[in-house]
This record gives sequence, C-alpha cells and structure tokens, in this order.
Amino acid sequence: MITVVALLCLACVYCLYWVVNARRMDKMTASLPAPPGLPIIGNATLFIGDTEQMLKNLEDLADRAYQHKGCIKVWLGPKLYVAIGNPEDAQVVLENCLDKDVVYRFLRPWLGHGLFIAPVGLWKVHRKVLLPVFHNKIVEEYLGVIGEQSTVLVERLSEKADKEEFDVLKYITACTLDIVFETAMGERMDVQHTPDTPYLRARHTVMTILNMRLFKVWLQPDCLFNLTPYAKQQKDNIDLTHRFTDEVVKKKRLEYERKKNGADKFIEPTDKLHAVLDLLFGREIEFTDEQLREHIDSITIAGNDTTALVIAYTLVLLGVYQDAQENVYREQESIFGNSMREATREDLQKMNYLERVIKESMRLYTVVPIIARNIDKDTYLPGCGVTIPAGAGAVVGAFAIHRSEAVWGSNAKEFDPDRFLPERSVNRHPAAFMPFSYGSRNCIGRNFGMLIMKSIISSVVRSYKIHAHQIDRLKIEMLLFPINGHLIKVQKR
Ligand code: HEM
Repeated sequence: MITVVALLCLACVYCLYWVVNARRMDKMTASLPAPPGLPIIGNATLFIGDTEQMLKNLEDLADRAYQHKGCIKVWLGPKLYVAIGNPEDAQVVLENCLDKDVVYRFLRPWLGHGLFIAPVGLWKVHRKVLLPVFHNKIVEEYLGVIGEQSTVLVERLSEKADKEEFDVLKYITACTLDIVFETAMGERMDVQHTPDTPYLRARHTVMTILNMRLFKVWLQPDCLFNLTPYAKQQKDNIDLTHRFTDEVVKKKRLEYERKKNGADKFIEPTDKLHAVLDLLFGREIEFTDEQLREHIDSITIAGNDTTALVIAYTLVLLGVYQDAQENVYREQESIFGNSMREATREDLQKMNYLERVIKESMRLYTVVPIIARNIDKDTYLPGCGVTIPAGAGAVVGAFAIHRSEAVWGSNAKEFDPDRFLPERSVNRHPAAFMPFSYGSRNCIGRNFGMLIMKSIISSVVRSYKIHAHQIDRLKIEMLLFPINGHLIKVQKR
C-alpha cells in the first residue's frame, strides 16, 4: 500500500514538474506561431499518414513559418520543437547546439556511439581524430576505386540502353556501396555483381524498420515497439551486420599488430589501399574494436544512400533539362575528348559546370531534408527574435530553406545551376545552402562525396544520353525519395 501511494505521489510530482516546465517553455516561445494541437499529444497528428502526406504537412508548416519570420513551434506530446526555416537561425543552432536530438536514439542499437550519433563530449574527441582521415589528400587516393566501380556501373547500365525507362537508383546504390565499403573497410564486396547477400539483406531490413519507426508515432516508445515482431527482427539483423563488421575489424587489428611488431617479416604490398579503417589504428586515441565497428558502420551508413540519391536525382534532372545535359557533356568532352578513361584529380577540378549542376540538384532535392538538434542551453535566435529554452528540440528545415523564395528569389523552385556561379553567390547567407549540414558537426565525408558524385556522373554522361520526366511526388523517410523512383531512359552515345 505504502509503495502504491509513494508511486502515485512520484507520478504527481513528475506531472506537476512537466506542466510547470511546459508552461515556462510555451511562455518563452509565446511569439512563435503554432498549429492547433490536441491535449496531451499536441501536434503529433502531423506525423500520422503516409510519408508523402508527412512531407506535405512539413511543407505546410514551413509556409506558416514564412509568414512569421521563418520559425514555428510544435508540441510532440510533452516535447517542444522549434522548426527553423531561415538561414540566420539555422546558423545559430547548427553552430551552437552540437548534440543530436533524441529522435536519433533509434539508431543507437545499430550505431552505438559512432560519430553520427555520438554524444557531444565523446563526439568532440573522436571527430578530431577522424577529421584528418577525410582530408582531400587521403580521399583522393580512393579515385582508383571510384573509377573502377564507375566503369562497372557503365557496363551494367548497358543492359538498359535504348530500352524503356527504369529506376536508376538501384544501379547507383550498388556502385556507391562498392566504393564506400572498399574505401571504408578495405573489403571488396562486389555488390554490383552480387547484390543479394545475407549482410546486405540484413542492412536493408534494419533500415526499413528504422524508417518506419521514425514516422509511426505509436512505434516510438520502446515499451510498445518491443511488443511488436519488428523488435526481434531488428535485433537479429543488427546482430548480423555487427558480426560482419566485427570480423573485418578483427582481421585489420591482426594485420596492424603484426605490422607494429614486425612479426612474420610482415611485408605490406606496395599497392595496398589504405582504407579509413586501416587509418584508425595507432592514432592519438587507441580505439577499441567496438568503437571501430561503430565508426565504420556509421560511415558506411551515412555515406552511401546519401551519395547514391544525389547522383540519381542529378541524372533525372539532366534527363529533364537537355540543355544542361548538353553543357555537362561539352565540358566532359573538353576534358576527356572521346576517352572513357577514369577521372583524375585534375580532371575533377575542371568540372565546374557539373559541380554547379550537382549543387543545384542538392538544393532542389535535399536528400537530408531535416536536421534535428537538442537544445542544451537557452539559445537566442536573432532571425525570429525568440530564445529557445534548454530541453526543447530544434528542427532545421534544410529542404524548406533550399526552396525558400525569401532566400533564393522568385524562381526558387526552378532548376538553374548558374545560381552557384561565384558572382551570383557572393551575397548569399553562408547557411542558405547546407546539403551537408553546417557548422562543426557538418558532414565529415562531404569532399569524398563530391569526388564520388562527379566521377560517376562524368562516366555515365560520357557513355549515355539521358531522358527523363520531371519528378512530381516526393516522400520523406530518413532521406528524401521520389514516390515513383528515379526513372530515366538511357541511350548509347
Ligand atoms: C552527397 C552525399 C552526402 C550528403 C548529402 C551528406 C549529408 C550529411 C549531413 C546533412 C550530415 C549531418 C546530419 C545531421 O547533423 O543530422 C552528415 C553527417 C555525416 N556524414 Fe555525410 N553526406 C554525404 C556523404 C557522406 C560520405 C561520402 C560520408 C563518408 C564516407 C559521410 C559520412 C558522414 C558522417 C560520418 C557524418 C556524421 C558527422 C558527425 O556527426 O560528425 N557522408 N552527412
């Protein structure tokens, strides 16, 4: 009896604390607009419906925010979120609030404390160690792998040449998986020829469950999720992917130890590729095998689908805008003539027009459409003139900012690669364009991603003429997808 009374008292104290705190937060952000909500669940109904509807809901929110200095607040149950649609406030949040929002906690069983979701204290120390590994000079050594896999892609696409339209994402994803696996782990997977392995199936299953959970509010509390069959399915498949990476880490650890001890007269082949994992041994921090697995899994997950999606959107856009495709092709011709050789660092540096096309593609189809951060201290947003209280979450709407007329002008929704000409970019706010996020917790692989994207698109455009129709409907999962896929037709040049 005493225990029951004590528990009831505790529950009442918690509710009281919550109500007082929620009132304080609501008052601090009183000048922000808010969509009408329901008692207890607040605006959680915004996340009911399919992923196409959810994107529409978010776009409606952005429109309302633009009528009020670019910010709006929503309550998701007991949690206050401020959604940000202007570059000034996005900059403040992304520079000052480095902790990821709790929504990313679903990734924890998979990625542990890997860089992508590491708590901020650990992240600061680990990011410093990982940063030099993604330096231009290092990632440029991976151009051989990128070139080789791009050639395989071009060969694989020949089965679709001069035929009906098809979804190109599947082909691109296999290619980027081969590149990212080999450069991150030093393991050749040959996904382009062997796309159906237990590891790849497990990875796909985990991604599907995570995506579903992210946008189905009733699956979010662990106590409910654990009652569903998805919980066991997720665990089994995560275990399988962990065992795979653990094996690779173990093998690399042995190689490292043998090299360090000079054992067995260890001779490294002169043409050995130094993958990211190889470069993480013997650093200022001695990472444990578990930490290495978490970092490598984070890198392969963060780096693959993002890069593949940008390439696929860009190919569709080139298929729609034939004049832009012609410009890209002419630029390639001026660099390579008729040659189908792999692109070198110097070649890539000359692809200025292609770079503008890729940027414009990332602007219109921002594959990471929202970035959510935890507000760990009261943070003043100068754009909307409000202080977000500690304990709230901030959602930076990169997709909305990239399509905002206030930022990009009245033709914001049109495809115009030349808006990225240096002379047209000088007066733009530094956080107006942030496909790789902004601030010190931005994408560590952005330069590497750019090398991959330019090389692959260069190979495809030199080999094929592309045709496509405008993408009409989009949906939001962890990333941004077209409902009907990335449909293109290719014709041999
Ligand atoms: C076009 C390609 C890419 C895009 C659009 C992209 C986008 C992003 C974005 C927006 C973030 C920040 C997410 C957030 O704060 O919630 C991020 C982080 C990250 N990305 Fe990328 N990315 C790309 C390619 C890559 C590549 C090629 C790699 C590595 C091979 C990579 C590895 C990472 C990692 C490890 C993080 C976490 C960084 C940290 O928290 O310190 N990304 N990426």
